[in-house]
Amino acid sequence: MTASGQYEEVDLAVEEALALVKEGGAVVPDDSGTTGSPRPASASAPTPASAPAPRGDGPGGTAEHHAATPWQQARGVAGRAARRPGTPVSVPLDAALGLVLAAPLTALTDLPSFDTSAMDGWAVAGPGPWDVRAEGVLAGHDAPAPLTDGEAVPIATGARIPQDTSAVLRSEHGRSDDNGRLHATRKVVHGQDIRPRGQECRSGDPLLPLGTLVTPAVLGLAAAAGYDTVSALPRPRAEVLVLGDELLTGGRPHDGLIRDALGPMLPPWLRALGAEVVAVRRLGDDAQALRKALEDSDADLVVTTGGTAAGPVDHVHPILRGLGAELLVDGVKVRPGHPMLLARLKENQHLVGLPGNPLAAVSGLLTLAEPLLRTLSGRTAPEPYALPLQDTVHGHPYDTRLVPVVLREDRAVPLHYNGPAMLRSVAVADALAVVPPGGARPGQELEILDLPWAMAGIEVCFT
Ligand SMILES: Nc1nc2c(c(=O)[nH]1)N[C@H]1C(S)=C(S)[C@@H](COP(=O)(O)OP(=O)(O)OC[C@H]3O[C@@H](n4cnc5c(N)ncnc54)[C@H](O)[C@@H]3O)O[C@H]1N2
Ligand code: MOO
Repeated sequence: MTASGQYEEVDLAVEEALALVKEGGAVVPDDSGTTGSPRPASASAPTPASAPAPRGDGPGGTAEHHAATPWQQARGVAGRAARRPGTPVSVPLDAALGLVLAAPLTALTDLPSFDTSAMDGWAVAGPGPWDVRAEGVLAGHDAPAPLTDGEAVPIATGARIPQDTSAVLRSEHGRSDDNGRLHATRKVVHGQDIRPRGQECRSGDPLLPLGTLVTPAVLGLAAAAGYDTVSALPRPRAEVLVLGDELLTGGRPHDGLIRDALGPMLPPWLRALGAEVVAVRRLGDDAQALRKALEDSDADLVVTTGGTAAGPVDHVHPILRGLGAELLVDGVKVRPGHPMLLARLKENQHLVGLPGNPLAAVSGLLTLAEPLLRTLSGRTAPEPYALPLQDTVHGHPYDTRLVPVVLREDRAVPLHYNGPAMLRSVAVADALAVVPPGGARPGQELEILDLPWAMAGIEVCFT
């Protein structure tokens, strides 16, 4: 980093501190996504919002200035980075959850596919009282013999309606006299409690359009409509490369070593975002191992964690440069997570570099990986929505902040312990609130990003 770069970094810290003081908020280290405690206001002049952030080039690199991308713009770039989803494939229903339909779902049968009883009771023909047939009709059996006027037959919910039935009498609405004849205790309306064939759809009716996300309910509808497989877009393949010599995969932190929080967190989240996670590899801080892993990977998306900044073992930038990768986003004006990056490794292969701080990684996941995977998996963007904020949230002077919130009675309640290295808040959050530069006051409407764990980690077992 150059001397001038260092001065700009100092200015930014002053501006951040001043912004917090102006709002009457205390500067709490690691709880604001900013860089620390306030310095005297006389230390320097304000840095304009458009000033480029400095970045060293890593070990042995030359210093350069680069402009971080505004948060909304970064999401847009990520959404457009991948050119198209994969080629549609035929997928068995038990593997289709979370995929997107590549063809409309058209009914392969009438639903119901025969006239069926909606209730347990009797199928009756004509006005009562009725003589009752000895043998009843159960679901799953072939067509029963037709009824004649004045006749009834015991019937179960879901059983086929005998021909010439005029209504179904519920079991609680009929009584037998001493001669075994059936009487209705309620008025019987013609056709009552009969579900006619084709009531829900006729064979060939369109049920769901192309592009529908396969939810559990879609699986149920597809099965009911006669499907064993559906045509769907394949999951983009993602590989996770966890960087850092300091990471442990078990036990408690000790001797300067810490637990890897991202290895367990990212795969289910990526899956919830539509990806198939093909590998999670821990590479330490070995630059050559990173280079080889990137050269060898055939994943659609490589996600790295850590090593995005300019520390002595932050290898991501130099290795990307060495590989001739195209940096599409190099830093984002968002806190936490501002060193996040997006690169094109090959024509159809992208890399999202998530910062190592765990909440910063979540920020990068939702800012860059989510829009990229959305395009690759053919999903449509959720309708944006906003909610009023419950309490004041201090802002960064120039950057967007993403703050974990819980949603309570149509308000977003910001959570504490939201520093870049902390997961306590996001672990109980429903969503992230998008806080504009300068912060937000109670009642102010903020865009809300739902956290994508509706389907996280669901492994469907069919036995
Ligand atoms: N001189 C500057 N230093 C830093 C800046 C800056 O602007 N100038 N930005 C800071 C910010 S903000 C972030 S975020 C981090 C990003 O750093 P890296 O992406 O290079 O990540 P690391 O240095 O490897 O790690 C940062 C931090 O996170 C811990 N970590 C890493 N991986 C994991 C993991 N899998 N599970 C749990 N914790 C992890 C790591 O031990 C570090 O404490 O850079 C700042 N520095
Ligand atoms: O603000 Mo960093 O991106 O600590 O997380």
